[in-house]
Amino acid sequence: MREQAESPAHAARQRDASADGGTPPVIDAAFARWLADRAGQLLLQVREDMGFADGGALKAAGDKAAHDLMRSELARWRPSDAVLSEEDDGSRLAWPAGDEAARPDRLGANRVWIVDPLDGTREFSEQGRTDWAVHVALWTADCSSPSCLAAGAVAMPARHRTLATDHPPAYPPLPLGVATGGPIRIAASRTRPPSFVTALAEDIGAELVPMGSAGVKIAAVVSGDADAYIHAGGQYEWDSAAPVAVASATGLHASRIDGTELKYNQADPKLPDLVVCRKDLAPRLLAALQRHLPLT
Ligand SMILES: Nc1ncnc2c1ncn2[C@@H]1O[C@H](COP(=O)(O)O)[C@@H](OP(=O)(O)O)[C@H]1O
Ligand SMILES: [Mg+2]
Repeated sequence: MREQAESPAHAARQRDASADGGTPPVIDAAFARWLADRAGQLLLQVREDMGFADGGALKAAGDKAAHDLMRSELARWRPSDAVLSEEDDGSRLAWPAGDEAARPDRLGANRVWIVDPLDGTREFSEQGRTDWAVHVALWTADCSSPSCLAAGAVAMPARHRTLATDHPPAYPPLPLGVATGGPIRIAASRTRPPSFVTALAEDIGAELVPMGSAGVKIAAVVSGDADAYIHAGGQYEWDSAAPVAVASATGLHASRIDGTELKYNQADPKLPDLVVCRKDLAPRLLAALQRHLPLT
C-alpha cells in the first residue's frame, strides 16, 4: 500500500529525519545500541501520532518507519555492509544453492546487519503494552563462535531500556525461589505458545510466563525475571540474532532446542526454535526437551 504523504507515520519520519541524530559511535556494538534506540524513539512517535484505533495500520506504519530509518542509517554509516531485515522484499526466501543470479549479497559478505525493525508487532499495536522491541545484530564471517554474532542491541523503548553487547548486562542472580526448589519460570509466546511447552512445563514443574516479542522474552531471562525462553514452530534469524548476541555476551546458554548451535546468515533465514536459559538450567531443560521435542 502506498503511504499517504501526510500520514502520521510519514510525518513522524520527517521529524526524525530533520532531528539531529548526531554522528553515531564507531564501535559496532555501540552503533547497534544507537541504531536500535533511534528506531525505538521513532516507533514511540508513530504510536503517539496514530493512536490505537486502527491496529493494522499502526503495525504497518511502525514496521515501515523503523525499517526505513535503519536501512538509511546503515547505508549512510556502514555502506560496505550487507543487511538482512525482516521488512525487506523476499526476506523470508531461502536461497536455492546453485542459482547464482538469485544469490543475496549477504551470503558473500563479510559483515551483515541482521535487523528486526519491530519485534512483537502485535503488542506494539495494543495500547498499554510494553512488550515489543527493536533488534540490531551484526554477523561477521571472521569469527570464533558458531553464531558469528559480533554485536547486538535490543531496545525496548516503551520500557525505557536497551540491552546491548557494548556493555553486556551482568549475569542474572539465582532467584531465591528457584534456589529453594520453587518452579522454574519459562517465558513463552503470549499469542502462540508452542503446545509442547505446556507438557514440558508440567513435566518439570515449571510455570509459563506469557509475553510478546522474542527480544523481550530473552531480556526477561537476562534480567532474571524469567529463567528460560523456549520457542519452536517457526521464527526467522532476525527474531533472535540481537537478543541471542546479548544473552551470549551475558554468559547465558543459547541453542536450538535439540542442543545444537544457533547459526546466522544462512541460505535459509528460517531459524524455527531456540532455548535461552541460565547455564545451570541448561542440562535439565535440554534433557526435558529431548523427551518433549515437537515432531517436525
Ligand atoms: N510460528 C511462528 N512462525 C514465524 N514467526 C513466528 C512464529 N512464532 C513467533 N514468531 C515471531 O517471533 C516473534 C515473537 O513472537 P511472540 O511474540 O509470539 O513470541 C514475532 O516477530 P515479529 O513481531 O517481528 O513478527 C513473531 O512473528
Ligand atoms: Mg520478530
